[in-house]
Amino acid sequence: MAGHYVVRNITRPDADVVAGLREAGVATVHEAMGRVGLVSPEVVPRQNGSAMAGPAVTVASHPGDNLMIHAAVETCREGDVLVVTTTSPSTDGMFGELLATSLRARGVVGLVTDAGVRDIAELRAMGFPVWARAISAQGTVKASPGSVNVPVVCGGRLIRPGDVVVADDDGVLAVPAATAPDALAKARKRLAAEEGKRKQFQEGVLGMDMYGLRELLDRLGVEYVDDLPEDFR
Ligand SMILES: O=C([O-])CC(=O)C(=O)O
Ligand SMILES: [Mg+2]
Repeated sequence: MAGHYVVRNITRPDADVVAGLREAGVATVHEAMGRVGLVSPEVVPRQNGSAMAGPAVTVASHPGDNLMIHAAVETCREGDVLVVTTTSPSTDGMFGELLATSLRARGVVGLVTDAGVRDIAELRAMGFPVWARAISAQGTVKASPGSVNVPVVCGGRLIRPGDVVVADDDGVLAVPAATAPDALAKARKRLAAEEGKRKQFQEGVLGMDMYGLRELLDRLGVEYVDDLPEDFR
């Protein structure tokens, strides 16, 4: 990349699609997309019971420096998710309750970061959800240039500005903006199918029968025996 940029405008996907993806949840949408799109599970929810989805406003920050997070706040709108990455690995606590307060004032629904957060008790108390690689009190400076609203890699996953970031207790998922409506349609189909399966499981039907897994085990050469064979003793 040639230099550093603050890109003011991003294209945001339809709000109903975003809300639908949040309701469907990370695991279901991830499955519906063909088991892709997850941010590394090293980027951990730092609270319980929060679920969010929103268009990504992205930050590529110098490690140990939160200047570009402040620059990003100005580009955020109601319903956005801030995605913060560093240009080399860092666990410094570059985000805390003050920045959360500033983001909340602009209607941002949460933070996903490849780096560290601090003031975690205050963040939990104010109900601002964060998914972060680390909790660290390590302070940072405001000194180095970086970029806002450029494609970034967070937890090993490419996230473009305006992609839908879905996050809950299971982790973080990035849904490319162009495929978000299709992902939602598939997720809803999946939820309906799971409803039927749940009913059957409640009635005691075995997955072995529901999914035809006896035949599969047979094909795979798995043998049913009454006692542990000699070679395992
Ligand atoms: O200000 C900082 O450097 C990060 C922080 O603790 C906050 O946002 O409250
Ligand atoms: Mg603080």
